[in-house]
Amino acid sequence: MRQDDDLSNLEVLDEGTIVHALRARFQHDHFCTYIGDILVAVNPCKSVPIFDEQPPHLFWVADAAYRELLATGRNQVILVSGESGAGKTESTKYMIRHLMYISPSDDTSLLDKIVQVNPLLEAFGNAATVMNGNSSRFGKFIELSYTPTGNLLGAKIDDYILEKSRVVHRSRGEKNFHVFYALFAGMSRERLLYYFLEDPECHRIMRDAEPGLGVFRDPEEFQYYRSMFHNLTAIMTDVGFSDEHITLIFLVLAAILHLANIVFVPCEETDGVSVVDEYPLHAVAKLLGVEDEVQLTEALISTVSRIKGERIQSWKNEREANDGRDALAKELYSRLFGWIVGQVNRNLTTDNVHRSRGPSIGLLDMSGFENFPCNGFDQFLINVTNERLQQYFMDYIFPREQLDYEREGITWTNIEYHSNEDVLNLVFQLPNITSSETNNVHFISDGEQKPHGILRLLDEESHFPQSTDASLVHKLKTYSGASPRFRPIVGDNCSFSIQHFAEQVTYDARGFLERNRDNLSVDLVTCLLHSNNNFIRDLFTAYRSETGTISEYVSVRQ
Ligand SMILES: Nc1ncnc2c1ncn2[C@@H]1O[C@H](COP(=O)(O)OP(=O)(O)OP(=O)(O)O)[C@@H](O)[C@H]1O
Repeated sequence: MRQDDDLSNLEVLDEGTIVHALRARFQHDHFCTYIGDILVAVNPCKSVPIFDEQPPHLFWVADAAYRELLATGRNQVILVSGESGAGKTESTKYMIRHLMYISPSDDTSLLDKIVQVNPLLEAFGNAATVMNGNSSRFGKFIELSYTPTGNLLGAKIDDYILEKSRVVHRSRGEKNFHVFYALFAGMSRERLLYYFLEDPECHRIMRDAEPGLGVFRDPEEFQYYRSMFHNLTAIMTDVGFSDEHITLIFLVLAAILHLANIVFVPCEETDGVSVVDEYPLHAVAKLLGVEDEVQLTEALISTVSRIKGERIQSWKNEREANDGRDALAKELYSRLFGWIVGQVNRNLTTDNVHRSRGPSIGLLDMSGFENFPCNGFDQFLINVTNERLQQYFMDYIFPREQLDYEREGITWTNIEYHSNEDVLNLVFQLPNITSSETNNVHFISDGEQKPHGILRLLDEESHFPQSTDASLVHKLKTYSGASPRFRPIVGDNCSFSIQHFAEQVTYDARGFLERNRDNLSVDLVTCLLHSNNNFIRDLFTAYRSETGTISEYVSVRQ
């Protein structure tokens, strides 16, 4: 190994020196570099002969994890972190391949199965963003299970924070999840008509946020999605999805496309709203197996409650009806995604995993830190998650390094590092509320129980029907303004910024309350629970893990 393969050999280890050294190595096609235990992999953005490369190497990380598992019998975790487009998912795939290659297993098809499910999950969980044409819009934790003696038994995937808002809304220059484009590019006209679909341009969630741009940017993009569709259907069959399941998956996607096309206009008669064009409504009812279309319409435009046994119907305004419709579209998509992950896991796991299970190796591929021209609720959640990972990283790495120095009798000076605890306090808990300005701020509880941290404040504000995104920001300013990590934006009462460990990010709070409430109306869910389609009913009654994966059904069928 060369001296510059490991940057911990450098005399000075600051940001400038590290960047300089990495750039110099990159220019000589050395894409991987160690910093002690950590491997820094710079995206080569071109095909490189990865299997010939000498260390430092991604395979070394995988090797080290496996060796440690054998030696200690303890669970190992590889954390893959970096900003969007850095190459996390590709690196994770390389490491999984290598782990499969070096671990003995009775199931020789497991490697094929794991490699095979990637394009399937990517079709439903990835999308083209301004940063990356194939950006993962969900976090993945892939766990490889071993016997106590190191034989590979199976794998399991957990998905985290799927960016379901993308189904109904996205920023300029970004696309919806791949599968919607694949569907239109690859399906025959007859099959599209079976789902009441024709032209992708007719669908709100397919049209580009940039006016004037077509759904497919050019014939090449169309071809890309066309082959994705054929590949996707072949994989679904290979991993054991029945023809009926495949039809049902596309049926849910078609229902989402039609649902998002339902338009509401003010209705003088009720002072609420009514549905303009009934065609998408008919299509949704038919596809989702809702026989009582009147009930579905009422659930979309009104809320029914019972007070002292009396049925009270209140009419939604346009914003509430739009939010309710979109909440259902997002829920359908996230439940479908959870179901697919569950099915994939079934295919990757054998009964042996439960019987002779020993330690495991987990690979966490989380969306990296994001700072776009416009940052919304999703960026906020992703960045907060990255703050947590950063905290873990610092809590783990620095004390460990210092312990190693002590053990080896090396004299060392205390390593000074910037803790991100104050950002985490700002988000999760703000111990001392110093601001005296509490006017116009709503609280559920008074006195001792003041809300703490942005997440708590957000939850509190979400409970008040009169609250707005501006009143949320006002509340944040009042209660978080004392934190040096929080900055209000002068002249914009709907934005705020946070000084994260990576950099300062300005968040546009428009949509925060709606996203946090994620108000899926009980009346709409009731319609689906009465669907004549078992699959739809099961999607809404199945047990979902905390991350959203549907691993087993609790059937409603008698
Ligand atoms: N080792 C590699 N060799 C060649 N190309 C690569 C490699 N790693 C990444 N790339 C290229 O960079 C693109 C982005 O990589 P990848 O999708 O892994 O990034 P990411 O960090 O997972 O991004 P996101 O957080 O947006 O999902 C890939 O689609 C691929 O074109």
